[in-house]
Amino acid sequence: MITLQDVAKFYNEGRPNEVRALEGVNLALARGGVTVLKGPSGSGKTTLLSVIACMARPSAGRVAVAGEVVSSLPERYLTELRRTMFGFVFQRFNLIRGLSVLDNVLLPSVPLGGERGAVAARAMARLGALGLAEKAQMPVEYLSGGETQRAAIARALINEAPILIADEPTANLDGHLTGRFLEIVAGLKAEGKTVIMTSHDPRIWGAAGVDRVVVLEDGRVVEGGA
Ligand SMILES: Nc1ncnc2c1ncn2[C@@H]1O[C@H](COP(=O)(O)OP(=O)(O)OP(=O)(O)O)[C@@H](O)[C@H]1O
Repeated sequence: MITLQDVAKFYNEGRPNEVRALEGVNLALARGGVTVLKGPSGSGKTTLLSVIACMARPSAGRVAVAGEVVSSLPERYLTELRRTMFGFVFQRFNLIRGLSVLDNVLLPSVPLGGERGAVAARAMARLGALGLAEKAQMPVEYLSGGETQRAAIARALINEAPILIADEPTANLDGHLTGRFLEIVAGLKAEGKTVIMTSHDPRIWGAAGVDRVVVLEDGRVVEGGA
């Protein structure tokens, strides 16, 4: 469902401070799989995740999502594609303080419109499945770390995007909550979602539900490539 052909990403291209963050990356990620991007700090994991999720344009090469070549699409199409195809869970979760859990979950659905009652019902169903139904009206700043993460996952899923993107999703979680996160990922996989995440966490690399570990070094895929 996602293919990368000879993808490169350079920052500050042609300047003395040029960084070759990705080079010669070939990958084909199947629909419904759980993939982890692993590698030393600075190896290009976040950059690769951004290119896959159409948040960063490759400097060279071709990226296709669900059969559509996205690497050359104009920005206005990419914005739409990001909203409909991808849900994002960031390391710091990026929830908006002062807003309730439910309002945070609903935020990404606003630009897509849709009947508000139906969207709210979907949000509540997802919060319920993640054990957060009773916290729906609570301001997010009162949530615990694990609850915050689950709220971020509910928000990432509100538009029913088929692909969940997560950057170091367990970096701020203890062992128990990491286990809980892996159960949630297994549930998403059973729903047919594709999950792509970066992780430094050995508990994630070896987890039962993880189908593939792609190892990066100096911007190149050295293991688990196409
Ligand atoms: N916006 C940017 N401008 C210039 N260089 C950048 C930018 N973003 C990333 N880089 C550089 O690109 C390289 C790859 O960075 P990236 O964040 O993708 O690595 P990473 O493997 O995710 O690292 P970490 O595990 O530390 O998060 C690094 O050398 C980094 O300094």
